Amino acid sequence: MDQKTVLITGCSSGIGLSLAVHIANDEKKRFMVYATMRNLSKGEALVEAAGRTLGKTLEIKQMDVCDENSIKACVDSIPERRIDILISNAGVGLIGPIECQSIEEMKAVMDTNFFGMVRLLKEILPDMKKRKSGHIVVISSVMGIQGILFNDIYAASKFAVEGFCESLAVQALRFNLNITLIEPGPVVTEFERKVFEEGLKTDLSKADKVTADMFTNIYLKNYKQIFDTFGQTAEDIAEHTFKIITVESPPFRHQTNSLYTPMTTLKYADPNGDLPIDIFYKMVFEHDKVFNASLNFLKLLRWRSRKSFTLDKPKA
Ligand SMILES: NC(=O)C1=CN([C@@H]2O[C@H](COP(=O)(O)OP(=O)(O)OC[C@H]3O[C@@H](n4cnc5c(N)ncnc54)[C@H](OP(=O)(O)O)[C@@H]3O)[C@@H](O)[C@H]2O)C=CC1
Ligand SMILES: CC1=C(/C=C/C(C)=C/C=C/C(C)=C/C=O)C(C)(C)CCC1
Repeated sequence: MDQKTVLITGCSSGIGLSLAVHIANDEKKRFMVYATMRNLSKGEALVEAAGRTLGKTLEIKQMDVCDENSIKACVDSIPERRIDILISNAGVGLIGPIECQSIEEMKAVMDTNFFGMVRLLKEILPDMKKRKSGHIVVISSVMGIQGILFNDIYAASKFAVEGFCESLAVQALRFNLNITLIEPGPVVTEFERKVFEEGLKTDLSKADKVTADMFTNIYLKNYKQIFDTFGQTAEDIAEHTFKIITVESPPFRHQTNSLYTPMTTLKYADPNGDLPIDIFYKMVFEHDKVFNASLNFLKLLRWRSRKSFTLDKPKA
């Protein structure tokens, strides 16, 4: 059986690192993983986690998704440029009031999260079309379908990713290609730490008092608890994604966090779009005192989405 090649971006930490190691450890050795990162000097954690798979089913390569030349050089270095499964994972977060963020900072988020994926596809899609085979997996977010307070730019970048992929999916089908958007809720990784630390450092002098107070005393104050309550591990996301790449008919969208599903379901329950906004408003402002209680309630709820797609049917 031929090994499938998997290229993953952003493997220096978090979801990318876990994904690379999880796939490279496949018992049946079905995959050759090219785990890429923009800065190879950050490769130590991956080298350690990769263990004996390094040089066998896992190889580390340089790739900066904001640099077309680095993408091309990396793809050219892969035998026959053959990538069967592309996992676009590299991404950055940004929280805070937009009054306190520069356009440059915002552009950097779009450049990594959205244009990073577009650059990657421009390089890889034509080969996949020629071969009439391939699976494009994009680590999106629940924020690719639903905006969250003080995540305006980050959510916009993930909405852009989703709009792009939804548009491309029909064309892809004509070439027998699959596209899947993985939509995690909060995941405890470097992302969480970096975003929180940057958030704490935000210069709020350009924001009015109400906004500054809302960001500091509601958003940042509850941030850690939200990750503690809902947070998945990078390994959880790797397990979900592994199932997605080994299933016979992969879905277009896949949410990984059943605790978060009640929130995203609100979006589809009201075509006017007011329901999630009203409920989020009430959760944040009117029920501040019961905010913790509602988080705990959601944790207990263990909602199971009734999806027709099941992950229990791996490829033969
Ligand atoms: N953590 C969370 O709560 C959630 C995360 N996601 C998404 O998951 C993905 C992975 O994030 P996560 O693992 O949590 O966070 P991490 O911060 O742990 O990992 C992000 C990775 O992206 C890399 N990266 C950033 N910019 C570039 C670039 N220009 N070129 C190549 N690599 C780059 C980072 O490299 P470096 O070390 O050099 O900075 C790092 O390897 C992101 O797309 C994120 O939006 C989705 C839902 C929830
Ligand atoms: C649950 C919830 C909130 C916060 C959600 C957060 C913070 C989600 C983070 C998701 C991440 C980090 C995704 C990454 O892509 C609010 C709006 C405070 C109140 C309403 C309920």
